[in-house]
Amino acid sequence: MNDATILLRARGLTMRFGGVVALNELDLDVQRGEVLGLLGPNGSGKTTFFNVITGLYAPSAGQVRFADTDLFRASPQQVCRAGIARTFQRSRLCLPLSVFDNLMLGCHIHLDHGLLFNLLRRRRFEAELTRLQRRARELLATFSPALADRLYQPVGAISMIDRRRIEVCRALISDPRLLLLDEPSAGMTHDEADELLADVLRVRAGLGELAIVLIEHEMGLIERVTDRCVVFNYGRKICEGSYRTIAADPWVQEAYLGQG
Ligand SMILES: Nc1ncnc2c1ncn2[C@@H]1O[C@H](COP(=O)(O)OP(=O)(O)OP(=O)(O)O)[C@@H](O)[C@H]1O
Repeated sequence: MNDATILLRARGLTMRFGGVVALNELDLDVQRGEVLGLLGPNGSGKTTFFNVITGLYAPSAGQVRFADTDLFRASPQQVCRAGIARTFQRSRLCLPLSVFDNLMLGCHIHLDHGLLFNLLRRRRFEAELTRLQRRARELLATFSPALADRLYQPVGAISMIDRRRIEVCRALISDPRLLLLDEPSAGMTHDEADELLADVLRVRAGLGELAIVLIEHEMGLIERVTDRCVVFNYGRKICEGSYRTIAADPWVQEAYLGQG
């Protein structure tokens, strides 16, 4: 892989929880602008990889480089500032808050919260608020125009599928260069999952070089949307390549495709 095209580079990444080695000297690259599928059985370390990259867990050893920034043991704030955003397997929305407030949580790190700014620079504050409201509506409308009309309703009143869309929008509103999606289709029908991923790819087309790492168990979805795949087992990478390459792997055939 050409060094200039690599956005995220993990080397020897290891995460131990007591005696459990969740990531075991993992080497993994994400290229600029690619959609990378991350597969592996339950407990193979996929979510731990996301948690380590986004600063929720401090890795035991290894290196993590994102573009020109060293992100080894970086804080979640540093990771977000560097341009990485994510969604979670279980919904992390704040249900009593409005859709708009939840989206703002996704970019609060880029906002000026200074009391003086907010009190004294009213014009700039209002201009910034208007810009963010427009951006929030725009993003939501890409997924569902009806959802964009519910910008000021509490998330608790919104359907589960729309909550998933809001979570993806909350990650996208910070204009990341890398988006980590942890099983975005969980709890959805095949058609809903297809639609959600198609919407994500449509938004991505307007965002230049956004790379996506997608944890997903549904092989059809992986085949349709990924450029490349990596398969984990016991915290190690056991194969990688195009969907066709990994689908030809005997282990993947047995574990995922019911063959072998
Ligand atoms: N906070 C934690 N404390 C202790 N062990 C953990 C913690 N987080 C993950 N693990 C362990 O690390 C291993 C990898 O878990 P992880 O959640 O990353 O797997 P996964 O591939 O994402 O699985 P799934 O598909 O079920 O989400 C598992 O053995 C899990 O029990």
